[in-house]
Amino acid sequence: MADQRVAVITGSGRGIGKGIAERLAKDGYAVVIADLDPGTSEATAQELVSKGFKAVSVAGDVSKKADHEKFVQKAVDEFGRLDTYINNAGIAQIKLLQDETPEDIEKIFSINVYGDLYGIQAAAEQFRKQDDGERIRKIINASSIAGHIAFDLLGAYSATKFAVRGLTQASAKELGRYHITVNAYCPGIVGTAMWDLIDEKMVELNGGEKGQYLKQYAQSITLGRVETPEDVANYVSYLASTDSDYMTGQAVQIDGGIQFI
Ligand SMILES: NC(=O)c1ccc[n+]([C@@H]2O[C@H](COP(=O)([O-])OP(=O)(O)OC[C@H]3O[C@@H](n4cnc5c(N)ncnc54)[C@H](O)[C@@H]3O)[C@@H](O)[C@H]2O)c1
Repeated sequence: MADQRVAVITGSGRGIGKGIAERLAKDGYAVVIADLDPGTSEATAQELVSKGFKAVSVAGDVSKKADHEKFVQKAVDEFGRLDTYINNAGIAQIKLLQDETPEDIEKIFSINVYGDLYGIQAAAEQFRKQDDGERIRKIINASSIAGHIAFDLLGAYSATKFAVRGLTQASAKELGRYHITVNAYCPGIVGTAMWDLIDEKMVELNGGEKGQYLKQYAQSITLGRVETPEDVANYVSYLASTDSDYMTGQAVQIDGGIQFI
């Protein structure tokens, strides 16, 4: 069995996914930077390689089952195996539920929910092909604090993140016998392009000025500052390490103390 651990991280061209890729590379993982945007995924992979880490990029759309198979194949072709698959890619929509169109709903569920299911399927198939004995292999999904308590104006998004917790629990139960764990991380308010978009759309809907809503929501953070991708990555590093081998089916909030459940 190879000592080199290998991870695929979807949506890792920027934001939280990039933070996770950087951290796992520092932890000794070879990383596959998988993203819809070939420009950012290649730039992130190049940045990591220039720092002496093992990284490659692959472009694809998580809403397509075949693209997850491509991401897994890239890991196997480049690094020989797969240890950890991180379904990080996701999108937000800022709308009243009343205004959601069938196209909106189809799009957000295709990426945030079907995308995670296809990732679970592709990873589990590869894990079951590998002769890894009792070595624990890991699937890690991005849920959210909105996957525990729904947010207004983020109703469809919240529903997808609740669904991610459901997929995490059910797949953990089904895959445990194959020495595969499935857990989720639930970030709070992270200062990425996603929150820039949320803030911008809230200004359009409710009025006010740029940055106002991020500031307003940030007031609910006990630790008094907006979360960074590194804060999330510190926890995902644990989930991707052998230290979490006895944990499965969980969806922990890493949010600086916004919700206490
Ligand atoms: N930012 C937050 O406050 C926050 C909070 C809780 C949960 N999350 C979750 O964390 C994850 C990452 O969020 P982020 O803030 O880094 O977002 P982001 O928008 O900054 O980055 C998302 C990345 O995913 C990629 N992507 C989008 N659609 C894709 C698709 N169909 N196929 C492949 N890649 C695709 C984008 O190109 C981008 O690189 C998401 O699942 C999000 O829901 C974010």
